[in-house]
Amino acid sequence: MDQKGLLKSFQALREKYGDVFTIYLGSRPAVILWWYEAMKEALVDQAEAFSGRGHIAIIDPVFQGTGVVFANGKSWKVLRRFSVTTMKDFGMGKQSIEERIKEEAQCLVEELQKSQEKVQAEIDRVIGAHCLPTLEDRAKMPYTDAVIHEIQRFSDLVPVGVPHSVIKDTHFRGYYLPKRFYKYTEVFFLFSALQDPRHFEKPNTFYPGHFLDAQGNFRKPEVFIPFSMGKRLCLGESLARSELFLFLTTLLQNFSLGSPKAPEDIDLTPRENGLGRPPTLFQVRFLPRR
Ligand code: HEM
Repeated sequence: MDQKGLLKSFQALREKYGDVFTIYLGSRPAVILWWYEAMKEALVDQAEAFSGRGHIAIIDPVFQGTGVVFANGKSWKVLRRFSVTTMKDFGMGKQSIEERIKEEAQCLVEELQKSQEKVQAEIDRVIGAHCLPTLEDRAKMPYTDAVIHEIQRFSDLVPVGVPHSVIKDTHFRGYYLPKRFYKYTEVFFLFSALQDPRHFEKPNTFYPGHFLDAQGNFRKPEVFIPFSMGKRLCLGESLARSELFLFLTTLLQNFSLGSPKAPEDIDLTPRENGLGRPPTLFQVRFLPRR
C-alpha cells in the first residue's frame, strides 16, 4: 500500500480483486465497496444491516461513540430523530434559514469588498442581476446548479465517506460479514462513483455538462451521491445545498474571480491525504464587479 496514495492503491486492488474486497488497516479488517451499484445494494437494499457506524481509531477517544455521526444502536436512532426534528424547528428548508444564509453570504461579500485586493487575472462567471439570489432562483439557473454539482463531483473531497459497519450477520455478493466483526470491521464506500466513466462522460475533466441534458436543463445522475444514501444519509444535505447555491451566486454576482496564474498553469491535482482529497492551495483574487 502506498501510504501517500491510498486511493491509488485501492484502485489497483479493485482492478485485481473486483468491486468488493477486504484490506487490513493495521490489524483491523476493512471491507471496501466500489462503484455506485455495490454502494446502493448495501446502503439502500440492505439499509438496516449496513447502518452501523465504523470505528475510526483516531476519533474514537474524542467522541467515545457519542454524537449523531459516531453513535450506534439506540442512542444513534434517538439522536438522529432528535437532530432531524431540531433542524426542522430551526426552519431548515424554510424562509428563515434561507434568510440567515443570505445574511451570512452578504456579510462575506461585505468583508471581501472591504479588502482592496487587485486582481491579475479574472474569470467572469456572472449570475443574476442586482437582487440577492434566492433559493427559488435555483430552478431557473440550471447552469449554475450544474457548476455547483460539478464542483462537488470533480473535487470528490472525501471519496471514502464516513465508514459504516454491519449491525447483524450479513450476506453481501456471496461474502459473509458476521456481526461479531461489528466493532472491528469498517465498511468503506468508495464515492469514486463520482468519477465513474460509465456515468460521467469526462470523469477527469471539470465539465458542468455532466449535469445538463441536451436542452441545457439541469439533470442529476442517480450515481451523484456525495451525501451518501440510506439510513445514514447526511443530515445536513439540504442546508449544505442551500449554502453552496446562495454563497456561490452571491459571490459571483459581486466579484469576478481571478488567479495570478494562467488557467493552463493551475495544477488541479488534489493533495492526497490519507483517505481524503483536499485541494491544493490556490491563490484567488476577488475583483469587485461594481
Ligand atoms: C457539502 C457539504 C457536506 C457533505 C458533502 C456531507 C457529506 C456527508 C457524508 C458523506 C456523510 C456520511 C454518510 C454515511 O455515513 O453514509 C455525512 C454524514 C453526516 N452529515 Fe454531512 N455533509 C455535508 C454537510 C453537512 C452539514 C452542513 C451538516 C449539519 C448541518 C451535516 C451533518 C451530518 C451528520 C449529522 C451526519 C451523520 C449522519 C448519521 O450518521 O446518521 N453535514 N455527511
